[in-house]
Amino acid sequence: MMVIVPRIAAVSYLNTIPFIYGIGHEGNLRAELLLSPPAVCAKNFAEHKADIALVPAAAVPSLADAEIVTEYCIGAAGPVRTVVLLSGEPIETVRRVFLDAHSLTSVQLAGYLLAKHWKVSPEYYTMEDYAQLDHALPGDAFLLIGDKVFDYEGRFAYSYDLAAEWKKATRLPFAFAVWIARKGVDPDLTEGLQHALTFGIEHTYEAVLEYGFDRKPYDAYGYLTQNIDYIFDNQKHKALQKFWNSGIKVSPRANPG
Ligand SMILES: C=C(O[C@@H]1C=C(C(=O)O)C=C[C@H]1O)C(=O)O
Repeated sequence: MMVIVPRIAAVSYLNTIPFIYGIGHEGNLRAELLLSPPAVCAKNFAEHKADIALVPAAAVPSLADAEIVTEYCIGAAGPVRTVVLLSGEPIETVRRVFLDAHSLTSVQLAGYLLAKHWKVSPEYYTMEDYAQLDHALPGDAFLLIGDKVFDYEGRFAYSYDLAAEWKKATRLPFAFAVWIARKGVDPDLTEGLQHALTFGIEHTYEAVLEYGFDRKPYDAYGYLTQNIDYIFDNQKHKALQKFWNSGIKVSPRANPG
């Protein structure tokens, strides 16, 4: 008998380790995992390399054959710590913003907050090479996401946490990434995923140990349990509706170098 192994795409950041742990340890779900930065997860789903994926929330409206599944997400109800705008000066005086090429959601969230909350209209550029952060000119700011943010904490005079700023602006929590499945996927599979994710979140500490994050200079367990909020509740759904409906679309230019 031929067994079809489902392929699941997920983000390769510290904040997904409870999910990865659950998928690896919860008995029933045998799946092949494709781990990559967020923007590549959306691409893997769009190109049919996976039928289930954890994708940036900003990509969901453009994925026609996708539906949101499971009660989980990568979200935050206060400061998220790993999605920040860094600058040597206050954000109101920024003229160029360099955007982490790994991100889809945070790029649009930065665009939303700069336009609506801070009411500035800087020029936007993509940032593929993080060496750019060492060559800031006056008026420059950088959007950085994921674990690498820990290495830059305290290195810029100004750091704006985008989940905290979104909350200030809207009174709502936020969801950066959500689980989607291609319409028509076997419901046993999405149910199995839901169980695996629950198991993983209940074993966050074991996940930290298994993947060696207890040996990092930062408190990985504190970050996963206090900054990240995995529950995709009504408030986060409402936040995404507002975010999707805002009509703001940042199209960064190539980096001028
Ligand atoms: C909170 C985070 O959210 C990530 C940010 C994303 C984006 O900007 O497109 C996508 C997935 C999330 O995993 C993070 O990883 O730091």
